[in-house]
Amino acid sequence: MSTLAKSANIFWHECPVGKLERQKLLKQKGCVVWITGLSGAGKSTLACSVGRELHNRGNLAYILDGDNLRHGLNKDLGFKPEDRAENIRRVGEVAKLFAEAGLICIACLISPYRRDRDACRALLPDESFIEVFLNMPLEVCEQRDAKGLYKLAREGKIKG
Ligand SMILES: Nc1ncnc2c1ncn2[C@@H]1O[C@H](COP(=O)(O)OS(=O)(=O)O)[C@@H](OP(=O)(O)O)[C@H]1O
Ligand SMILES: Nc1ncnc2c1ncn2[C@@H]1O[C@H](COP(=O)(O)OP(=O)(O)O)[C@@H](O)[C@H]1O
Repeated sequence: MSTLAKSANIFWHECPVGKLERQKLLKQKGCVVWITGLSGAGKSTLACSVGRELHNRGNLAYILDGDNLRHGLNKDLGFKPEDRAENIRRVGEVAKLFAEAGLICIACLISPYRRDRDACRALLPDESFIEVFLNMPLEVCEQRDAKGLYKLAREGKIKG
């Protein structure tokens, strides 16, 4: 899928309330915490724990979970490398919007390719993108196999 811009004659419209004012209102700085790791590594679990803790502390956070987004925004995408790249590109753009809105955005996606994650990081100031690699061994993830995906993959029933 091409990510080249196809629109011409478009202009940026600056709005009167900016990021700094929103940060002041919310008493926090918007940022993106990007959790990457294998299926079953514990990304969603970690995102939910951190999200709950932030909420309890009075911080506004929102989770962008790869699994959930594939029910809507990304329902047209599969798991070929180019589909994963587009999936991650879209989520990176949404995460950037959330961060600019002043939220602590926790994105949890497999996001296996460094270049795709780097492209998301490049959308934000350096200190506003925090990447967390949930380094769980494949054997542990496969043993958990909470969704039965590893079994299906071993049987050749799913690809990618
Ligand atoms: N190859 C393949 N076939 C079928 N299903 C798969 C496949 N790969 C991933 N999944 C499931 O999709 C969930 C979301 O994946 P992601 O969007 O995070 O993947 S990616 O970032 O685009 O690589 C992912 O969620 P998690 O298990 O929470 O990681 C899986 O449930
Ligand atoms: N720290 C942990 N220790 C043991 N099991 C865990 C841990 N974190 C998650 N799990 C379990 O592993 C499975 C996969 O977790 P999940 O958060 O859905 O992973 P992912 O989002 O990376 O696919 C779930 O059954 C979950 O309860």
